Amino acid sequence: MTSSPNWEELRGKARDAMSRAYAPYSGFPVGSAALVDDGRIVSGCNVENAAYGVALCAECGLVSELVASGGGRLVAFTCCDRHGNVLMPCGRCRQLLWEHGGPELAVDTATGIRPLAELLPDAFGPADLNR
Ligand SMILES: O=c1ccn([C@H]2C[C@H](O)[C@@H](CO)O2)c(=O)[nH]1
Repeated sequence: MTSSPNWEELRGKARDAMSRAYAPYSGFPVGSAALVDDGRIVSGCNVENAAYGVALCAECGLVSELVASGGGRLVAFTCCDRHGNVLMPCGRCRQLLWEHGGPELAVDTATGIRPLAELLPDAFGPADLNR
């Protein structure tokens, strides 16, 4: 079953996650939330580390929850900053999202809802491993 996204609900879940972020080094808490194709909502927050490079982005936590709670495909995604404003996922996280959402994943951006294919053109993905 594919549910149509309730963007306000998703943004609220991302803000909830952001409020629990562990970001003492950057002071830049991030939250993310996504709708799964079975109707579940998964979310994540960034988790930093004294070894700065080890920081986990909010999207890493989201993808971990997706897989640990049964998998499925991401169909709609949003990410927010400390003010609750929409934030673009970083490049590495676009790649994480590609694996579990693909080109049609609907991404919340300041310029509207856009397919992930627009944000990560000519992406490398699972199919490339079989060429
Ligand atoms: O898409 C992004 C971009 C940044 N961050 C986090 C990483 C770091 O903890 C902080 C500042 O870069 O924001 C995320 O969680 N997701």
